[in-house]
Formats: sequence, C-alpha cells, structure tokens
Amino acid sequence: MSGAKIGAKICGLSTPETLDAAVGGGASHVGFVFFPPSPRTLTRARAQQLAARVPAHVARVGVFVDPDDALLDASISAGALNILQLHKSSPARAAHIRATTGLPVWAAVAVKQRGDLAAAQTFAGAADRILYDAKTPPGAELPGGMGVRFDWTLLEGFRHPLPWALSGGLDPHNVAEAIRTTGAELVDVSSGVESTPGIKDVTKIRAFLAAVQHR
Ligand SMILES: O=C(O)c1ccccc1N[C@@H]1O[C@H](COP(=O)(O)O)[C@@H](O)[C@H]1O
Repeated sequence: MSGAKIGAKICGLSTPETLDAAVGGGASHVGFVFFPPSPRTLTRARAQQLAARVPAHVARVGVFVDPDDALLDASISAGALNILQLHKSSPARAAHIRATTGLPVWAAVAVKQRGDLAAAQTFAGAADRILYDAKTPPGAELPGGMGVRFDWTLLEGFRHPLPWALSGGLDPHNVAEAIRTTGAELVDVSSGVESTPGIKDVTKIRAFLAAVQHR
C-alpha cells in the first residue's frame, strides 16, 4: 500500500442505501446521472433526496451527455451539484458551461487507442479535469457506464494537460492494478459495482473502496 490518498467516485447512485454505502466506505465523490437513456438517470425529486444525505466533505458530481442549459440548471439545483462531468461536449461548450455555472467541469475523453488521448489537450483552459473513459462500441446508447475498459498502458508517458481521473470498466478486482499501472490519483466506477445495469450493490461498493484504500 502506498501513502498517497487515492480519491474514488462511485457513480450512478440512485438509492439512499447505496449512497450511504459509498459515503460510509470512504468515497471522495458520488455521481448522479442526468441522462434519460441511462438506467441510472435520476428524477429531480430523487436527486434532491440523495443530495441531502451527502456530507460536505464528499463532492456531488452531475454526469451529463452534451446537456442543454435547462437540464443543467434544473439538475444543478436538484442535486446541489459541486462538479459537472461532461461527456460529448465540445471544449467551447465546456468552457461556456464552466463560465456560466461557476462550477468545476470534468471533460470525459473516450479512449480506445493512443491517438484518442490528443483530445485531452483541447480541453486545456476549458475544463478543470480530464476523465479518461473507455470508448463504448459504435451505436451504443451510452457513452459511458457500460463496463468497458481501455488499455491502461496507453497512458504511460502521456503528458496530462490537466488533473485527471481514470474510469471505464473498473471493478473491485482490477482497480488496484489500474492504479498501479496508470498512477491515477482518482478513480471512477459505475457498472463494476452493480448487480445488473442500474442496480448498485452495497457489497461491491464496499469492496471497491477497500481495494482502492488497500491497493
Ligand atoms: O453511468 C451512466 O449511465 C453514464 C451515462 C452516460 C455517460 C456516462 C455514464 N457513466 C460514466 O461512465 C464511466 C464509466 O462507467 P463504467 O464504470 O465503465 O460503468 C463513469 O465515469 C461513469 O461516470
């Protein structure tokens, strides 16, 4: 086990029990999805209910797929969001959202091959963090949250333009290796701590967070 504290985001939470497991297990961030095609998407009422349970030391991250302003405004208020995670938004749109909301923005960069990492540079000055996520298959309904991982060695020697986090196909069994391989200081998981898509599993959440802490 190394000395550095590694952050962990448990994403796609939708029940009080699983949210409490994430917070109790030491998550640094919890993720609320606001994307209707996702099995994890939240209503405003559910987002309000969950947000009220999150202690101040844990960040509430809203996950969006190229959202419009109305969805952003409603979700920021319902989820009391501290951070906005944007999938498929352009750097210009990310910069605009960051400027108008005043919230930190994480830009997802979808990775399958090394050349995909070049997109990270385009978010310098437009976002606060890059989230390296696996590219989901062509035609997939979701750009994330499908348990797909990428070759972590692609990040070796890459000069990151911003602080960053690792996601895509992480689970309690592979996250320690992922951290050792990439040097990630923040990891993000959704389907790897579920029993079926959209249904989080408290045992897997606890196991994931323990694996991060005891890697
Ligand atoms: O989780 C979702 O439903 C989702 C929907 C739309 C965009 C992103 C989504 N999730 C994010 O995808 C990555 C990886 O998820 P997984 O661990 O591979 O299932 C993660 O950052 C989630 O926040």
